Amino acid sequence: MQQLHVGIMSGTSLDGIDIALSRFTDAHQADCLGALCIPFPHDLRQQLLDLCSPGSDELYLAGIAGNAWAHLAASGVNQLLQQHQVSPEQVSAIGSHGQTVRHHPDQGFSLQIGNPSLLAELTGINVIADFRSRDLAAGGEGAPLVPAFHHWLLSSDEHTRTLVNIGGFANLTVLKPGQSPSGFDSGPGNALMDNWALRHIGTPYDENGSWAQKGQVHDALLQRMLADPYFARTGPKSTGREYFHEAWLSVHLQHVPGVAAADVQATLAMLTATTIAESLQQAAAETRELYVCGGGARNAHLMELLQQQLPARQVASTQALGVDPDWMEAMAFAWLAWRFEQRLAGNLPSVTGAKGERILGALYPA
Ligand SMILES: Nc1ncnc2c1ncn2[C@@H]1O[C@H](COP(=O)(O)OP(=O)(O)OP(=O)(O)O)[C@@H](O)[C@H]1O
Ligand SMILES: CC(=O)N[C@H]1[C@@H]2OC[C@@H](O2)[C@@H](O)[C@@H]1O[C@H](C)C(=O)O
Repeated sequence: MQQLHVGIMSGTSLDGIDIALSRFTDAHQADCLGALCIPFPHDLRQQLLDLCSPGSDELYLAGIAGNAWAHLAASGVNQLLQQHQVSPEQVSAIGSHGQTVRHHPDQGFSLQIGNPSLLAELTGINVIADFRSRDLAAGGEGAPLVPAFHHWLLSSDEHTRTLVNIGGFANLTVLKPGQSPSGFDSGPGNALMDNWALRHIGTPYDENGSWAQKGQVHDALLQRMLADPYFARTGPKSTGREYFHEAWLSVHLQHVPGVAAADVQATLAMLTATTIAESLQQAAAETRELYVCGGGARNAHLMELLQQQLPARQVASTQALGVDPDWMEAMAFAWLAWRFEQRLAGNLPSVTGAKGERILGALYPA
């Protein structure tokens, strides 16, 4: 019988739930046999978004939203398995990230909701969940976790390879031959741009960055934002909506009044590109290639800005390495489930800053 793993990731963009049916081999191979994204219904997206910042009756709402998330994720898993004529018995485990609603590494916790017990009940498959807590308990950031999968799958003996995932936030992985990998969140990816686009042009994101492309980068605004101390910190570091949110942008805009909405969008796109490029220069000046995954790889304007900021490097999608940029993160959580089953570490202390390697996750048997 094939030992398959399903990975589920719903990231900080809150666009939907990514699900990947994957197979791993001891020869460091990973195949994605099928994948799909189930978009969040409007009301659930709003509930999850509300839970990302302080509000009233949060515990009750988190219970309700966590169950709704598990129902949606289970329907996606069942649909994916049917599409590929795979029975639940052929799937060894689901690695479910859940939905981050709070990330406070400074306080030693990161909270993902998504009722793993209900997911196990609805799919009839073992679920491994709560991947970040053990790394945090060992003094780590609990994020980013995907660099460990990048390291396992994509390390090269010959040259430095760098990857960036551009989701709601952006995280970098640096793989140097013979050295411990490094990786950290460089800062906002699409989250601030998405908020601004929804508010001003009424779309959930700026398709291909075409609105940003029409605007002019406002240098004073850009420099103000770049002066945020988060960007000067070196890794390990991780961030999220708790820090880079609409109010963060509003404070900067108050100091630079009268910037046209399209110019703000252009400046936010430049902020994402610049902070990724500067992080790369600082962590891996020698690298020739940057591979991009996550939804940001579909933003042609952002990709162009990245290439402009890194003229001596080749900027390409992770497709060039044989991994579909849309499914990298979901595959990483399938891989983390596989690691858990083998009682192998899922974290990289050189990335998260944890005291040591740890087995990540907890099992919710079918
Ligand atoms: N055609 C496109 N043009 C521009 N942006 C796009 C396009 N397609 C997707 N995106 C961006 O990608 C985002 C979704 O990316 P992704 O699914 O990688 O994020 P995520 O997994 O939720 O986030 P994270 O990795 O931070 O947890 C969308 O919110 C949007 O900003
Ligand atoms: C706390 C949390 O959910 N963080 C996400 C987020 O989205 C991108 C970046 O910020 C990364 O740190 C992380 O996700 C990926 C899957 C990770 O852990 O590697």
